[in-house]
Amino acid sequence: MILETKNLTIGYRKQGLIQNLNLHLKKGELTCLLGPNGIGKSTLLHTLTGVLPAVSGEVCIQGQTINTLTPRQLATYIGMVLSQKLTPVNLTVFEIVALGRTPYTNWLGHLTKPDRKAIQEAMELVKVEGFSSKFIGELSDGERQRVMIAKALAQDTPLLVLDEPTAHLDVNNRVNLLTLLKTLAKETDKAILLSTHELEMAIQLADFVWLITEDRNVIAGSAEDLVLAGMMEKTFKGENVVFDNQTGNFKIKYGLNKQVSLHGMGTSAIWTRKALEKEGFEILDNGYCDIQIHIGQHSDNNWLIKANNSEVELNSIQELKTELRSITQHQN
Ligand SMILES: Nc1ncnc2c1ncn2[C@@H]1O[C@H](COP(=O)(O)OP(=O)(O)OP(=O)(O)O)[C@@H](O)[C@H]1O
Repeated sequence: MILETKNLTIGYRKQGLIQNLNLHLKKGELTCLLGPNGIGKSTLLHTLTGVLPAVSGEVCIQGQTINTLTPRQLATYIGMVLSQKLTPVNLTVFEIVALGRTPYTNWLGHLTKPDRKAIQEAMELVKVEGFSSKFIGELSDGERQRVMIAKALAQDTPLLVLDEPTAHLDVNNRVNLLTLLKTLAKETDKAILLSTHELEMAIQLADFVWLITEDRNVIAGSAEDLVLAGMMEKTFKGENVVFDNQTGNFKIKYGLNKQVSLHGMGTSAIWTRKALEKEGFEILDNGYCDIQIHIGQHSDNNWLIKANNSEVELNSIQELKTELRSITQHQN
């Protein structure tokens, strides 16, 4: 066990925000902390890393209570990557990553051979060694985020904590970063804890999940168990969006006020269904409605509408939508 909390209550100015937490993190595992905006994710991460004092209870890292450790000692246990872009722009990638060695260097910051080796290895692990002499201000958000992770890796700690590391990244970089962190947890045997709003990706990648629910409880378990228990659906229920327990994706709630029946299978049927729901149609899979849509009569990109005793053949979803609008206008 790398980290353990004992009856931990977190909050501000002695006011409990989340009470009595008994959580743990294991080595080699990527744990994702999930929860709606403003629920207490950053507060929890800051308390676990000693940035914020606990209201009550304890945080133990490898059996040591964190408030018995000096900041320098604590820095040998926990590496933290914060979400804010506070990095000074006039330092090079190497200099930033070297800051990770601060807990081990003397007061002059002299880098020994093992320090240089740790810096090089950390840069290689996240693939930033190619631009080690570039200024941090010259990098993209994705590259800068990898450098900050290299700095935390150079710190050589059993625990790595990251607050929303995927914020500001495009979908490719988000997936790459989360995959990298999962691989790092396995390869370096660290415990990695990160907060994220990337629910769908977290479900696919996390070894373990901590979910802060709306009533401010933390439920810990495997992502799949939390989905099956309906906790994701309940926690992330919005006025216009719903978490789909079957697919693990969010679905926009459309006002469905008309009906069609859909006949056909395959990818065309899936995307036809999405387009129809967006148009406000409830889709009946079985049985026949006044408006019927048959897919792939002559090819995959072919739709046949049967309505009002007539048939119209169409060659794209756009054409299908236009035809349906005209039919339903006449019906109203
Ligand atoms: N320094 C502070 N003093 C007092 N209350 C605070 C402070 N920082 C945050 N809070 C409050 O604590 C609650 C939890 O905030 P926190 O930032 O931990 O949420 P979060 O889950 O990380 O949110 P988000 O997903 O929006 O980043 C919020 O109600 C917030 O207003």
